[in-house]
Amino acid sequence: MIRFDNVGVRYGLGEEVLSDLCFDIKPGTFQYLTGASGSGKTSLLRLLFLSLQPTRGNISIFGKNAQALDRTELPAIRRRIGIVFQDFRLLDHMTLYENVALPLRVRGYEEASYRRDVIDLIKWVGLADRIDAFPQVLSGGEQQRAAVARAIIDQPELLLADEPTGNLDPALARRLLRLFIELNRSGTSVVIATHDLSLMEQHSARRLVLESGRMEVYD
Ligand SMILES: Nc1ncnc2c1ncn2[C@@H]1O[C@H](COP(=O)(O)OP(=O)(O)OP(=O)(O)O)[C@@H](O)[C@H]1O
Repeated sequence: MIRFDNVGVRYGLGEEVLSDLCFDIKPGTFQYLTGASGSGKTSLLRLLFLSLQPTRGNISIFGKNAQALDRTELPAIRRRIGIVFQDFRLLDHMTLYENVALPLRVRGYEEASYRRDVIDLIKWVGLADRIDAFPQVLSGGEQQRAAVARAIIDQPELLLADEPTGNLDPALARRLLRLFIELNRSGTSVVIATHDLSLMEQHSARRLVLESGRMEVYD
């Protein structure tokens, strides 16, 4: 599904922040992306979401060469990927319900066909009483759960999540982890960037570990 061959990234004229990355992500797999702060996890997620171009090497994603993609092809590829950004990126002028439903609306589905699913997922992430609230009045943890719900509502083929449990207490973190595991069981490949050792201990999975810009893979 995704293949990195000798991928390197530098910002501007600086040193490479990622070097010689060679790994793949197979359909239906679950992996953690881990490493110290500044080791390049967010940069790697940006490569996977095609919002950052490598400075060398090749990335193949859903069978296409990422560097050769036409701008017009990007939206269709991104629709196959759900992403939870570290800063959530909810849309301020939309309610929680509207934010979570957005990927389905963009696809042109009728609201009647998804309303129940959106409400059920919002309940599952524990935000039923905030369903009509706007993002500005939500706490960091509530925004994080809303961002997770939006990323998974459309059952993407690939889910990328940047520290998705960073603002949550342990019980909520466990609940979200269960959600990611269920999503994975239904076929989505999951990549969770995290520092959270206790999260990784709860569900053992492949680890992609970044250190000094290089990756070690522990299957
Ligand atoms: N837009 C940018 N311009 C210049 N340097 C950048 C940029 N984004 C990231 N970097 C640098 O690249 C390196 C990797 O950063 P990145 O955010 O990918 O790491 P991270 O592992 O996600 O960190 P954290 O866990 O703290 O979020 C850091 O040295 C950072 O300063």
